[in-house]
Amino acid sequence: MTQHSRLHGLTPADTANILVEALPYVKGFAGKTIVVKLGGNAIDAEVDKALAQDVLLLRQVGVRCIVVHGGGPQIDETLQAFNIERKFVDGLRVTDADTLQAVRMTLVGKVNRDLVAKFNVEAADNPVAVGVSGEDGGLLVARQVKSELGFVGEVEQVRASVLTRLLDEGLVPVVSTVGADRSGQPYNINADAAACAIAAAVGAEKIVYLTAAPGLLEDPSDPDSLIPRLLASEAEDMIASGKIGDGMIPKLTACISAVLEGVPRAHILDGRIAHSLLIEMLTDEGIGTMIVKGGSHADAG
Ligand SMILES: Nc1ncnc2c1ncn2[C@@H]1O[C@H](COP(=O)(O)OP(=O)(O)O)[C@@H](O)[C@H]1O
Ligand SMILES: CC(=O)N[C@@H](CCC(=O)OP(=O)(O)O)C(=O)O
Repeated sequence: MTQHSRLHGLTPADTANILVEALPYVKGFAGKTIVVKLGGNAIDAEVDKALAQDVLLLRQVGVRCIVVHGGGPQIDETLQAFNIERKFVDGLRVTDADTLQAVRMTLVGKVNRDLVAKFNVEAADNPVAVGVSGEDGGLLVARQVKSELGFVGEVEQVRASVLTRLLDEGLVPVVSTVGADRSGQPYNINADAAACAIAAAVGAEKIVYLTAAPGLLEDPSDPDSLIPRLLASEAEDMIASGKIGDGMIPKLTACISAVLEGVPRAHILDGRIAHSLLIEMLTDEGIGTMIVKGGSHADAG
């Protein structure tokens, strides 16, 4: 049985057990910050609810959680509705002025709102999730990547205090990754890269990418070819080998940057599995793929 199938089909009792079992493990993260990036392909009503429960449990034991979300497929739907052509180069969406408006409308106006609403339903009478766009409080200062991509930005600066002030108040920031340059021009920033920049800027203990794959696969067509642990240098070699396809390139690149910029561990987990965040944190062997900066694989555990 694969790791993936073994974890499917959790009953409410399983969920309760996971939450209880997780407590002693996650207490070790009290006072520390973790960044969780939810990919657009992993967004789904049932797993969003489980993610909200996980994040709220972590918050309750003092873990400072920042959620960063994507929304690639959701942007595609908006573009289709407006008859705007969709084009990607190296995993990045070519973003003209009309596409930029569709991106902003979808990420900030829809995906972010829906997630905040779901988190706050789970939080019941203590609704702690707060939506933040990269434009709010000047959180993500962006600059153009290259003119051929149009309004695609990279992060020039993260104003981390926008997030740390919210965390200090016990709130859970839910970030959409539209930033702006100093003239106020908005930019579409890849959510994997933005999450990495945020994790480095806030000094996160961990960054966790929740996506629609079991983790990093040696062979993208074989779900049993999961690579459990990887050094940043090995991840660089994998990208250079050309084995990594589509959306996984920005994700793996972001994991490498995060660990090189001081985040101790980066994880790629299956966001389609309910509670994968807590399951990773409560098992010694972990699930998905963990990327660390260096040393030996034995150190990486
Ligand atoms: N080596 C690989 N291992 C795992 N997934 C891969 C690999 N190469 C390509 N992929 C594809 O990349 C996808 C993740 O990219 P994407 O869908 O853009 O993620 P997200 O929406 O989470 O940002 C996976 O679902 C998978 O189809
Ligand atoms: C520049 C760029 O490509 N931006 C992404 C932003 C959303 C994103 O990254 O969403 P996922 O995490 O679901 O892939 C886009 O337009 O699709």
